[in-house]
Amino acid sequence: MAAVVRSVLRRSAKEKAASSRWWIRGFSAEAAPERKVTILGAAGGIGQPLSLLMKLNPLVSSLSLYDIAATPGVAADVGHINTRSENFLSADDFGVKGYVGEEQIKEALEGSDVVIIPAGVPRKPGMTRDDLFTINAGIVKSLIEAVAKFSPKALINMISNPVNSTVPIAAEVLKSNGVYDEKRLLGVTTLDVVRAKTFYAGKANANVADVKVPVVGGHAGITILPLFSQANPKANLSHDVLHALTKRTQDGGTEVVEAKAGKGSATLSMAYAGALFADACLKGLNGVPDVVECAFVQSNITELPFFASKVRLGKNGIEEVLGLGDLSDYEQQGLESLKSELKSSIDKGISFVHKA
Ligand SMILES: NC(=O)c1ccc[n+]([C@@H]2O[C@H](COP(=O)([O-])OP(=O)(O)OC[C@H]3O[C@@H](n4cnc5c(N)ncnc54)[C@H](O)[C@@H]3O)[C@@H](O)[C@H]2O)c1
Ligand SMILES: O=C(O)C[C@H](O)C(=O)O
Repeated sequence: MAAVVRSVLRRSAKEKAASSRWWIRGFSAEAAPERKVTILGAAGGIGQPLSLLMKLNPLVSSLSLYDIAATPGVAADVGHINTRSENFLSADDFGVKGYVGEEQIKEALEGSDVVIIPAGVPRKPGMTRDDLFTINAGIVKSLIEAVAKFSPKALINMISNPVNSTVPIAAEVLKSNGVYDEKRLLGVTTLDVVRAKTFYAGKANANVADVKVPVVGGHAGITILPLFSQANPKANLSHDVLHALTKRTQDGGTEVVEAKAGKGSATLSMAYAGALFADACLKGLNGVPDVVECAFVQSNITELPFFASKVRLGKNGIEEVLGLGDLSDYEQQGLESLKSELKSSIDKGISFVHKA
């Protein structure tokens, strides 16, 4: 058993190094700057595997795990893993510390370079992401108030749904606190990209590790717009196949919610996607060149104030929001159709902060 685990770890490390996506390019972990990553909602379905994956990332020197319950256990568990952060902290916390409840959020957040937020309720079958707004909007608002006070310079990776509204909520709360920097607020849409790559690789008969597919728009239903016309490697797929791939990417979250039958939504694939995205943010902060990922950010590439597209990440967060490139007629139609839904989700987030 141990030999199998070792061989899986060896293989995945090789693959990661080969694709340059995970481990840092250009310098070793020992030479990497100290970086504190904080996870708000760390004891949840996403939070726990995400905590594990961030503990495995050599770019992380200190991992802060915050939730309203259960984080001491998660921190004690993850803290015994002998990866990098042990080198940088005391013999008591091994680089990982759990914080519970509002009275500990200050300490949890102070000095954070990246704050990842998967706090909030997940969907059950029959619900839309917007149905989560009533509960999650308030959770996100209060957590961002704390970020604004205690780690205003951190890069925020927003996972909590509905992302199309929680990112605008976060922006308004940061503005009200006088600390908004649009370069530092990013809605995590990486799972849409992960799905688009996986589904495309199956149809295009391509090695999934080599596939690239941008996904733009937002993170709910038709607002998720995969641009298969820009996929690499190229494949000659029929309109029907491209339509089916688009639908499957848009409905990927619902596919998992239904399969889990009341036990939540995507957690493991989301933890993977969240870890990839946070790794890209850390690489950008550390000055690694040409780190480009899709994310839902403040944008002027369409008439909408927030939009997901490729962004270049750097030492200050978002260095550049990249344009959409050439779209097929089908994608152009998809773009026009998503705008009104995305606009109303954005507006709903903004007005929530000003009404509250
Ligand atoms: N962006 C994406 O692609 C994506 C993908 C999957 C899930 N999600 C969203 O992520 C969120 C979390 O999903 P999950 O499956 O981990 O849910 P979960 O219920 O398993 O975990 C949520 C965690 O948040 C914690 N929490 C609640 N209120 C909190 C607060 N005020 N402060 C700190 N922590 C708090 C809970 O205690 C719990 O541990 C959901 O909103 C879900 O829809 C987003
Ligand atoms: O679908 C959900 O509710 C969770 C998440 O947004 C996903 O895409 O899996």
